[in-house]
Amino acid sequence: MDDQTDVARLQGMLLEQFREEADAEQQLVQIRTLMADLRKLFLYYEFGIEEVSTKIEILRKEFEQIHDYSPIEHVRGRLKSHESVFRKALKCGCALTVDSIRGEITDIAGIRITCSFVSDVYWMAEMLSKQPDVTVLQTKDYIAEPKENGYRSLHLIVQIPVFLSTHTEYVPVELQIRTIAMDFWASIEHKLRYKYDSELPEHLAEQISDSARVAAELDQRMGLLRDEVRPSPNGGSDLRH
Ligand SMILES: Nc1nc2c(ncn2[C@@H]2O[C@H](COP(=O)(O)OP(=O)(O)OP(=O)(O)O)[C@@H](O)[C@H]2O)c(=O)[nH]1
Ligand SMILES: Nc1ncnc2c1ncn2[C@@H]1O[C@H](COP(=O)(O)OP(=O)(O)OP(=O)(O)O)[C@@H](O)[C@H]1O
Repeated sequence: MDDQTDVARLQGMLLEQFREEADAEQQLVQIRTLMADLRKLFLYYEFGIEEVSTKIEILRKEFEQIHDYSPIEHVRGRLKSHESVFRKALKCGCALTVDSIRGEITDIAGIRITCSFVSDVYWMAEMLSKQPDVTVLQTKDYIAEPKENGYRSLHLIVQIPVFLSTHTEYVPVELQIRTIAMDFWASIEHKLRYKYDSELPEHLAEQISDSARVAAELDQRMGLLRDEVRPSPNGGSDLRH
């Protein structure tokens, strides 16, 4: 589907939603209200990203202090763009209302955590999941069961409370936790898919799927090396040597 078709469909959806408002002026007011409500909702999601990022930072610093190495290579939080939310709503047939969007699109707030080792990926997921104010709404383990194209990552949708002056908002945040090798692969695959508009030529699809196997093997080998220098039980780590 090209951009123009998308825009036309979006316009159609908005007009359909406000068809009761015969007056074009009134329709415009309704659309402006929807956009203002969405901006407010997005601010709550931004707070959600900040809260979970703080949790991740605390876990990282504490782990570093105990073991003298970081289980996290990098963290990237992102708020989905309005355009991307609308496109997704179009794709899943969800109505363009704040209630439907918040009910059906759970990746508006997202954080990607890149770890060195597969064991660190599961450690991060476990540490975050067991915090009392975190509710895990969904887990998709694409490491245990990779996607057909070879995509691997651990996905969690967690819900956290955001305490505001008048009420508490419960915000879903999509966590994508993966190793450097998984992230490298996903980044290249994403670029290729974008370039070929999701229709990868067969020889490239084969190569990307083969590269996924190599990346998985690299993770396995690195895991074995890590076991050689596993943090000692007294809390010190041999990785600093
Ligand atoms: N590069 C890459 N990223 C992927 C792939 N599959 C999933 N992702 C990422 O993970 C997100 C969520 O994917 P899923 O957990 O499969 O969720 P879904 O609801 O089935 O799929 P979406 O409609 O894409 O959100 C996507 O929006 C991408 O950011 C893949 O094959 N390649
Ligand atoms: N949970 C996440 N955390 C951090 N970055 C993310 C997350 N999900 C996607 N991204 C990145 O954010 C950018 C914008 O992604 P966007 O949300 O528009 O699309 P998408 O998640 O890839 O696809 P879709 O809308 O089909 O789910 C991309 O670079 C994507 O890799």
